[in-house]
Amino acid sequence: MLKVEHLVKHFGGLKATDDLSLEVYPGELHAVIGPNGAGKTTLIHQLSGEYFPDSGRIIFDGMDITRKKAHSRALSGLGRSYQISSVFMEFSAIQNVMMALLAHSGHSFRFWHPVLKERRLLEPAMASLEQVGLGSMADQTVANMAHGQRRQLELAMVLVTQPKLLLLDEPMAGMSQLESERVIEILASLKGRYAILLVEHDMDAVFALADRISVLVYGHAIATGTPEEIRSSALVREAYLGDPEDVV
Ligand SMILES: Nc1ncnc2c1ncn2[C@@H]1O[C@H](COP(=O)(O)OP(=O)(O)OP(=O)(O)O)[C@@H](O)[C@H]1O
Repeated sequence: MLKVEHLVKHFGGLKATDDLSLEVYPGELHAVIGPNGAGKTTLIHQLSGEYFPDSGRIIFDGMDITRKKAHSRALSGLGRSYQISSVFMEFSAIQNVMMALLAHSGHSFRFWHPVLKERRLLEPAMASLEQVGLGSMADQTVANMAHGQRRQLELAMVLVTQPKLLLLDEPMAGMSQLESERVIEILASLKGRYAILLVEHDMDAVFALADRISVLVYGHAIATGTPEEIRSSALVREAYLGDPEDVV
């Protein structure tokens, strides 16, 4: 579903992505881990089209998207959730999901008809909210929702666009233990139905969910393997030394 080949990205003299290659298979949950500053977010930015790499290629679903703009990548099925909250606080949960779908699908709706009553928007929006466990919160104003619920909502806003690949950048950031457990359950329920590339610091989540894990160090993937392979890799342990909190 996704093939990253020899990606390189510099910021001035710093090589944030250094000859990085990895693949995400259809239906696979592939986690990317690594110490702070390893280049995980820079990778996500290049995959979603916010940054262009200096060299290398990104192949998505058989297409070379290396030079494609972010919007065109989203239209071809690359769905991204953001670390920074991107919801409209004064609207309800379902209105936010409907707007995400409206933005994705263009303007094929009759302008004199109240757009947020369109069944073509309402039904898929409700289905996406249910997928992330927010069915009962559909009419709740986002301002009144907890942080964890807003992050679940962001996920629904990506799912409603029916992506082929989900790019998730720290979906558990800032969550309580209980909220993280809820998101782990949701991601487990999505597993297999979507290809997912997950960047996450929560190692319990990563090891519980991932089919395969790539370990990034200084912008380079030093190892890719199953959770068991990564757990027992001497190379990975060595890379994490000096940051014992993160030893897997
Ligand atoms: N826009 C930028 N301009 C200059 N340097 C940048 C920029 N974005 C990232 N960097 C640098 O590139 C390196 C990789 O950063 P990046 O944020 O991708 O790492 P990360 O693995 O996501 O880190 P974290 O786990 O802390 O989120 C870091 O040294 C960072 O300071």
